[in-house]
Amino acid sequence: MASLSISFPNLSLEKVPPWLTRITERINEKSGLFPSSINHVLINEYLPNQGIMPHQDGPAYYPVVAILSLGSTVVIDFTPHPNLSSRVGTHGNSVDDKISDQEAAVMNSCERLENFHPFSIILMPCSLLIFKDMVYSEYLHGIKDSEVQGCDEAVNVTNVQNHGVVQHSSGSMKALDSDDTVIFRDNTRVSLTCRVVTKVHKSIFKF
Ligand SMILES: O=C(O)CCC(=O)C(=O)O
Ligand SMILES: [Fe+2]
Repeated sequence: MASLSISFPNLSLEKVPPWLTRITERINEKSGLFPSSINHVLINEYLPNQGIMPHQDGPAYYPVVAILSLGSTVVIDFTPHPNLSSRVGTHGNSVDDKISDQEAAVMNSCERLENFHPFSIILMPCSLLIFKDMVYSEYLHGIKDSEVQGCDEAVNVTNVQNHGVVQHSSGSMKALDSDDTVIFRDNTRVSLTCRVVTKVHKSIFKF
């Protein structure tokens, strides 16, 4: 859980401040992935042993998220949504040999879903992560509450090796093998999570 969270706009109806709009406009222009201006920014501060539970950002937002990472390096984990995995492997149980169109559609989607694997990404200081579509709708994302995070499976582990952020664990750490590749979170991390709220209610309070 983050030690500090600030949301723009917030309940005091403070809009995204100009210094932040400069950042979000740049992200919007350079990525070309958002349907309109970024109108929601969440700033989270994490101490080295703090993370965020695996979750989905939900239907309130357009399914594209840009996370700007500042401060300590961190590993973010993506895991297929449990509902998705429970649908995998359900085919083949039918008593009836004949397969209805509906069952065939489910089987096809199951086979497709077997291709969904967990993965992790190392977020370097000043890096920008953008995820969207299937990763937004079919995966959970989270960060472990741990100062030392294993990153052997991170998709970009070889890219970041030259930057000196990954090390081998000494073996004295719980839940890690002696040869695991790890990052040490030695500092506070601040993230700016930028999204588009699709339905903006002009008036939150009705009198
Ligand atoms: O701080 C992060 O990197 C992730 C934040 C996040 O997932 C969220 O606020 O929904
Ligand atoms: Fe999130």
